[in-house]
Amino acid sequence: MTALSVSAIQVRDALAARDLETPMTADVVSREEKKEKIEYHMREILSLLALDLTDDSLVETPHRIAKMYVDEIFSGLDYTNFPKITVIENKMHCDEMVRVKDITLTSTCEHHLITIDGKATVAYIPRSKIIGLSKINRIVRFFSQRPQVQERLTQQILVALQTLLESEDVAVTIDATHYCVKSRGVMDATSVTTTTALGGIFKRNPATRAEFLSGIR
Ligand SMILES: Nc1nc2c(ncn2[C@@H]2O[C@H](COP(=O)(O)OP(=O)(O)OP(=O)(O)O)[C@@H](O)[C@H]2O)c(=O)[nH]1
Ligand SMILES: [Zn+2]
Repeated sequence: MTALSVSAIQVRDALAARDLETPMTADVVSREEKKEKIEYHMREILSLLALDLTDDSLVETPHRIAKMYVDEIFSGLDYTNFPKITVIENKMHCDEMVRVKDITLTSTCEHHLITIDGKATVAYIPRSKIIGLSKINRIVRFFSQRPQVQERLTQQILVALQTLLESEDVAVTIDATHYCVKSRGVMDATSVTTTTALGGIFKRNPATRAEFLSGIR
């Protein structure tokens, strides 16, 4: 087992304290064992759908799906994959908003296990700490790589950044298309869902909130 980083532990504990952690049971199965078992069960599922798994195009599909779940689209369930975070002292005394717009966001709906495709915008007001810009994208990506509901994803990104920056002054908004709405069920191809999570001054001050949301949509 790889040891968790200090950042990963801080973020995990902060989410648990706010009841924002993804519902999970104790993770006792190794990565390799997970892949083997998922591959076995995917073979069962695809066989029940009467797919011929001896066909050369399908033969590797159970193995591909197992690898994709554990190493890619659900890798954010494992805090050993939490990104390395670089936070520096705000020696330049920057006190105006830092906003990263249009962060690519691809997640998976936890109700149907199909794609959520969207964009996130994240901002914070630097206080004592400044975070490496790419780390914001990496945090969005980490929590996106879980089965999700958009509301929880938005809150998890907010609390992770608040914890790492040691400041409440963080804001997150996500616009996303849910393929469970688009490609099945109600089959709505045009609706987009917006969720927003605001902390500290973004919640208290309408002008700060307006500056954050300006020009995003
Ligand atoms: N609040 C929220 N709901 C979501 C999200 N992703 C999917 N859902 C909804 O979860 C609900 C699950 O409803 P159910 O009635 O149990 O499932 P269903 O029979 O497949 O529903 P339909 O999608 O309406 O066909 C649906 O309304 C989905 O649109 C999300 O991120 N947030
Ligand atoms: Zn869904």
